[in-house]
Amino acid sequence: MESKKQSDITISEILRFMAPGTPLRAGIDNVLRANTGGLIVLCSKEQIASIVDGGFQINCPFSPSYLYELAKMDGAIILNQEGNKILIANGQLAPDSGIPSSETGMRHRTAERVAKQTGALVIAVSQRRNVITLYKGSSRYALKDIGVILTKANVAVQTLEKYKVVLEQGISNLGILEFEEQVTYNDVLNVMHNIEMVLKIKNELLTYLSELGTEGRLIRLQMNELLVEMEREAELIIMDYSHSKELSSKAALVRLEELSKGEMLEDSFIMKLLGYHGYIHTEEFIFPRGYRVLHKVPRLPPIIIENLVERFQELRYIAVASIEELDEVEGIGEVRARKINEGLRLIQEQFFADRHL
Ligand SMILES: Nc1ncnc2c1ncn2[C@@H]1O[C@H](COP(=O)(O)OP(=O)(O)OP(=O)(O)O)[C@@H](O)[C@H]1O
Repeated sequence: MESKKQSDITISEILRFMAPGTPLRAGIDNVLRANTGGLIVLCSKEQIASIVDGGFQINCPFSPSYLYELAKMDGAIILNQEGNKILIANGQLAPDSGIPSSETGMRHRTAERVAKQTGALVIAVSQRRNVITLYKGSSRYALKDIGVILTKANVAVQTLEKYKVVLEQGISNLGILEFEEQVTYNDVLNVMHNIEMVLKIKNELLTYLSELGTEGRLIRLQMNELLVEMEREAELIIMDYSHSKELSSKAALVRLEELSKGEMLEDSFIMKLLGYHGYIHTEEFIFPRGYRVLHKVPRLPPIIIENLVERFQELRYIAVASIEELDEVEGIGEVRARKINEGLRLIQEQFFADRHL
């Protein structure tokens, strides 16, 4: 939070900033449990000077128990932007009453108006309804009960597991088609859509995790374990099928992840992401460079894979290359050439053994 201007901070960053496990959240949870209600503003003294009236100048480091004690008084508590100092307690806030507010109670109306007027983060803890509402500029977010989020996050992990299985089947079928030289643009698009689905669920999970803080540690571990290999495979698929070899697969994956936050993507979008512009007949064949398959060959360094792709351009030519032809590639001697040859044969057999009909 410190390094950024207050106005640049998004709700998800705020959620992380005050997730369970942070001192600020511990203080707010105390206020919630004590049933006193609270109105907390995070901003500089200058930012709030024209709005706050009266109150006590506290100027002490933040601690969850101080917040709880001070919330017993009426009025607002002002913290510094980083939330690690208590500046004022028992302040009366008088934001511009002309600023529209959709809230009914005075505490919440004030919170919304102060946030809109100053751009500061304002936290309203309701005394009667047992909810915490965050206001930042014109954004509003009601914090959900941790139990509810945990349940949602667990459901999302299960969904992620299911989609991962579908994706793995899709990828292994793609492998068979690659060796049969039968891959069409449609096959690649199907796999890319499956990757998109997995990334969509990952995004949903990340939102829950930022709100869960330390409570989400186990779920984060599960998510990372499920995704680690998949993201690498996805990158290799992009390297295999992107139109330009220069296209950074990592950047393309990040972009896909970004785009997957919205509606399901159209085929044309994905084609553009892979660097194809203009009309493409999606029933036509397309041939992979071979990065993904070659990465499965044991003990084959990335530089050798690069040299192989550079020399043969596509997997179909590498797969039928003779030992002598492989031997000519920089970094490959006869022993390694035999290993590549044998490795590719075994990988092909494995793909066929795992075939999903
Ligand atoms: N302008 C203000 N400045 C500081 N504190 C305020 C202001 N308006 C309201 N409050 C605080 O909010 C308390 C509750 O007000 P009110 O019941 O109208 O709010 P509310 O939005 O309905 O909140 P709750 O859900 O907690 O009842 C007041 O007793 C006061 O401590």
